[in-house]
Amino acid sequence: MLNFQFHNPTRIVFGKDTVPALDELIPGDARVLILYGGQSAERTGTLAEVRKALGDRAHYEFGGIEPNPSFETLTQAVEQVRFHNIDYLLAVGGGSVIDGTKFVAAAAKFVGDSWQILETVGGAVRDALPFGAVLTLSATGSEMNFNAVVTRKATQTKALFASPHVFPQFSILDPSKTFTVPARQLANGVVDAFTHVVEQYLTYPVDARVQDRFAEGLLQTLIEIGPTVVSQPPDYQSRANMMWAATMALNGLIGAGVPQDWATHLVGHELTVLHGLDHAQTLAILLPSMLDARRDGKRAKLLQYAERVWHITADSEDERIDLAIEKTRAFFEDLGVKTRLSDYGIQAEAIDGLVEQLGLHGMTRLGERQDVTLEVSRTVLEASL
Ligand SMILES: NC(=O)c1ccc[n+]([C@@H]2O[C@H](COP(=O)([O-])OP(=O)(O)OC[C@H]3O[C@@H](n4cnc5c(N)ncnc54)[C@H](O)[C@@H]3O)[C@@H](O)[C@H]2O)c1
Repeated sequence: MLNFQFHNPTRIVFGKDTVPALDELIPGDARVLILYGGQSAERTGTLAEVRKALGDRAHYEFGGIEPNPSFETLTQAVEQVRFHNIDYLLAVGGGSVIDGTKFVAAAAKFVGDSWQILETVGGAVRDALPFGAVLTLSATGSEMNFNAVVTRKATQTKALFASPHVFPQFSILDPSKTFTVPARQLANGVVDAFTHVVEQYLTYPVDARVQDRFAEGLLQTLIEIGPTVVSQPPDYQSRANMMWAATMALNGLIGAGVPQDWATHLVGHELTVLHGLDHAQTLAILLPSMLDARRDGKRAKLLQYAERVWHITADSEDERIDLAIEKTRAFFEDLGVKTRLSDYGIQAEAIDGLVEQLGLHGMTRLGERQDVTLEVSRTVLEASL
């Protein structure tokens, strides 16, 4: 096992009808800015519940944080924070709103051009406003981690930052809040959480048995509940398991002391900025080809994945790996998430532009061994057509 430190200060308040707990979680004298996305938080009544729970606290609202939150929109939120002298933020939404709130929390305390937060991958963050979250969609794990992804529309850059200053102080996880999530986003959530686990698990062995078995448990849970999560009518228990699995998939626990990959995510970001695909759609397209193209470096873990997650034990090593990758692709397809670039109208001519963007963004040595060069990314994209 590799050396590690593990620290996660986010309080999780999990279960039905937990929004009123905001009253105990947020200081009584706080000046609160509620941040949310489109109209779903209003339409579903969640915002009304939040307003009620805040009681007499001075509170303001900032709506319109888009999926894949933009630097441009978030900068307007920072202005609101300064204008109203806000000292506490509350994100109500999915990963995009929570990531956006992390940026606003850091940018509000930042001196200078706040894009440096992204340019330094969070290294320049010295302080941030405190914030909490009411999660309405299970997928990213943002509710219990210190990562955020922000898009600068002007330069078509989707960039990540991480800083211990932007852990949420608390997150309210009420699985029934996901009952209104459309099927496409539910399926996206399963694919996103699944891929988060794979990025931390499917690298090379370091004899990290606890992390491996936690990861395998999460993958098996997602395979088991995925079809029920996307079906109607909503089922509370499968949504509860989904919510906790997605949170555990990226809260630092399974990634402590193990090598991590993330090439699928980083190549996927270019697909989102250039072609507008949902984050999880990019993962469903790239993950199977990424595993296939890198089967030699990942061989031992691919065989472990085949055996322990998909129960594949017969035939040659390469046949077992082929079948495990095939089952991964079929799992995504069965959830309704297409796994080929051509399914989204993206053809071979687009690949040069994608590889060029990767180069521009410095994505030239990715993966757990830093051996995913631009040539490897090109091979993966070509195999994903
Ligand atoms: N911070 C991290 O660790 C991390 C990890 C992975 C991905 N991300 C980022 O998170 C973003 C994606 O977040 P996401 O997958 O949670 O989706 P999202 O937050 O973008 O939401 C997707 C859509 O679902 C809608 N929605 C949310 N809750 C709803 C509800 N209860 N009912 C009806 N509609 C609802 C939103 O309005 C939006 O239109 C991407 O930008 C991605 O890059 C962050």
